Amino acid sequence: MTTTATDQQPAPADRESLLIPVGVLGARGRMGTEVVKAVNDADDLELVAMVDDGDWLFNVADAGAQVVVDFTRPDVVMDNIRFCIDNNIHCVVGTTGFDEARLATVAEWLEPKPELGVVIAPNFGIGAILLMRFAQEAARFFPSVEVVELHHPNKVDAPSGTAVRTARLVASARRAAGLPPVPDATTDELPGARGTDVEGVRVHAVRLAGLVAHQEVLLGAAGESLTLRHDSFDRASFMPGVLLAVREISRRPGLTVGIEGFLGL
Ligand SMILES: NC(=O)C1=CN([C@@H]2O[C@H](COP(=O)(O)OP(=O)(O)OC[C@H]3O[C@@H](n4cnc5c(N)ncnc54)[C@H](O)[C@@H]3O)[C@@H](O)[C@H]2O)C=CC1
Ligand SMILES: O=C(O)C1=N[C@H](C(=O)O)C[C@H](O)C1
Repeated sequence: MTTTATDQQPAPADRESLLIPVGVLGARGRMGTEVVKAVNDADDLELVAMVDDGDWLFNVADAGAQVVVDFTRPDVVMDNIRFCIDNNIHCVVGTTGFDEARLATVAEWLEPKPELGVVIAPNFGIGAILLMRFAQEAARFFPSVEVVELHHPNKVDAPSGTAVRTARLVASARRAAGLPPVPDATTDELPGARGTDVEGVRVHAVRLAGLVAHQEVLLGAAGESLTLRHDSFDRASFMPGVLLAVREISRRPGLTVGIEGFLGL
């Protein structure tokens, strides 16, 4: 007997059991709203809980979420991750504000739960991820480098998580190449004029009405400069990366920083 493609489709009840149940934290925020839409539009995902400030966090566990997506605030995200780990829920975290100490804490929380995955990514935009990679590649060829990030004025953290990560990646590439410190003769400075110093790389933050999320990495050498720029004009740009992480995370136990590995980079 021959089997057709139609015969092989799972029955509706089976199909439902194949859907990944997803909860969204920060569901009424700028990113959360977009994630809710993207999950609702995805055939293989089921939105089971939407939680925002003041809502009962246990809703995500009660609703049977297998994966939680967190786009909240740096001051609440650690509690959310702790809750998810305690309740055996995989986490896809886009919220910023992670330093080495926070990452180490999350890794420690995961130790007794070897089957659970948490991915923390400062940027889910494919172009932004590529920009970080290109900047890392270019860094060793240029004595000078600075990062400029430009965002909407409602952003609470500065510099952006992406800019900090970019600067760290660039700094690490410079160290590996044995480059000396970036040349800079500034001795007389109004506070903040030279931005902030992230591992020896200057990072500048612009907040401007009309912008969404943008970043430039400026690299300079004698007689030339290279400018790498990425623009997110719409928060839809982050959704393919978020959905990829939601689908992948149950196969990636432990702590993952950035989705580069999920993209084969
Ligand atoms: N990784 C990435 O690709 C991206 C990361 N982000 C980051 O995501 C975070 C959120 O950004 P936006 O959506 O623009 O901010 P937003 O302020 O629009 O949204 C945050 C939402 O979280 C809610 N919230 C606050 N405390 C909460 C709690 N305890 N539980 C549940 N919800 C809570 C707020 O009420 C708000 O609705 C920021 O850290 C931002 O930097 C933003 C864009 C892309
Ligand atoms: O707050 C935002 O908007 C964004 N936050 C992330 C960051 O801080 O890097 C990612 C993107 O830049 C948008």
